[in-house]
Amino acid sequence: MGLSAQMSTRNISRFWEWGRKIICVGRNYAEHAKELKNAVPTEPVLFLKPPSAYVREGSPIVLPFYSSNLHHEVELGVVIGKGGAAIPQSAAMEHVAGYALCLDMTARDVQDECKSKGLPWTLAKAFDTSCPVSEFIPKERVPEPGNVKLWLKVNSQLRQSGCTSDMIFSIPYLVSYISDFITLEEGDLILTGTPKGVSAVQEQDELQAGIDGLVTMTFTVERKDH
Ligand SMILES: O=C([O-])CC(=O)C(=O)O
Ligand SMILES: [Mg+2]
Repeated sequence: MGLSAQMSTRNISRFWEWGRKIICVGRNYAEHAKELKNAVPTEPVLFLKPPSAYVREGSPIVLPFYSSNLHHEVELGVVIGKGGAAIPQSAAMEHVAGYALCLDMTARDVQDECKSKGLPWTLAKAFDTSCPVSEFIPKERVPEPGNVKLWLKVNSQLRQSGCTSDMIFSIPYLVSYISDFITLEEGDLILTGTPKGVSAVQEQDELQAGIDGLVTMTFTVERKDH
């Protein structure tokens, strides 16, 4: 492949192909923290998914063979367009290229066990297909990212409906906070946490999620022989 062809494939609108970090924020909506009986945090809770977690429409979400309680969590994803460390809140939005609708698929039974043993959440959160993503949404199309409505249906039944105005920590705050510990790079994705209404999905379920006026996406859940 020639250099120009290589460069043309490295387009931020296909950020999931870049192999960059997925940094997830947990418990960023008070009602969701409460539904799982967690304290409402005073500082962001962070964890990571690897880029192998990405899955795109047309491919299924695969049930982890070691879990019998896979949950959906619909979240707004923030795509980093300009890297940086120790980014002040006042400059944070200059580092954002756009957004994506994301699911933070979670093996809740595995997470509960990890929590009770004080172990990391990796197998609960970072398995293959644990991060379904929509198309890229350029930031110009989202004038108020702090006031965006997200929803998720399972087999046409509404399970989650929330608004980013209910986030405890705002997008500029999160970009700045994360960049104090982890250098942000172009193509990184920040998952900003889920509103209330998380629940279990089964084999053959159809998950449909959307951001009002911007994007919808559909995924099916499948089990693979292990
Ligand atoms: O597993 C959890 O509940 C933490 C999390 O990802 C979220 O709040 O979005
Ligand atoms: Mg989450």
